[in-house]
Amino acid sequence: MPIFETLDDLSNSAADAFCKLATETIEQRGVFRVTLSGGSTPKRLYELLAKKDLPWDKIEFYWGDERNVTADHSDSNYRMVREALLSHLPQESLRAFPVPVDPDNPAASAEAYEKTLRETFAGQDTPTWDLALLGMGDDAHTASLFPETEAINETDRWFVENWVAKMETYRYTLTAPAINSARNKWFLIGGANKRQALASVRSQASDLPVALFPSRLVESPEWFITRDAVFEA
Ligand SMILES: O=C1O[C@H](COP(=O)(O)O)[C@@H](O)[C@H](O)[C@H]1O
Repeated sequence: MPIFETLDDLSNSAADAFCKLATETIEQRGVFRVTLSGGSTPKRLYELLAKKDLPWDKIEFYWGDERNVTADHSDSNYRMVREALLSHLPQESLRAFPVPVDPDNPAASAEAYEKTLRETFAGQDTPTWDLALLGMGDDAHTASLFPETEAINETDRWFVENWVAKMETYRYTLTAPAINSARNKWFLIGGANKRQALASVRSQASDLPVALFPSRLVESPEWFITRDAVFEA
């Protein structure tokens, strides 16, 4: 488990690893399909990727989770990725597939995205992402699979709306089977506010409600972690 001094170090390492994996995958399969995480942690990675020379017309971007807001809203995960990365890439070759959020109709929004994913991975039981980028909240949620919500038990659907009672809002999220099918699953975790949840996940021996989460849901993850998320200063 690589541990980095700063989020910038973590992001640089993840950017280099992303370029290597994308280049190798495109050589082998002609396309690189990545599902993105939102929130604050991956923003620096996306900014660094924007400066890389990659065959962007062969890289497809999808969203692993989204908030129930329109694309111009400051909470939108799509907006964050667009500002950090997509707006800096050649627009004519962009292959980005954001969640089509209608805040008044979460069920239809999730179904529409599920349809997009089923068309992309036609004939497959699960979506074989080349890379699933993931984060973790201080309550140990990953994507928008929050502890004690319905979506964490979903086994048939790939992408669902998920009512998060403590936030009184819907979120949209890939389900556990649709994350586990990824060939590579990278968790990017930074900040002292994640320390307790990360310790719980790593020890798998805590009685915290977040114990074993997200390791209960995500098989064979690779971790990119900052020092302050592990050790006290
Ligand atoms: O709400 C979300 O939270 C997690 C963690 O975000 P961070 O701001 O603590 O980095 C993120 O992975 C997820 O995609 C996002 O929607």
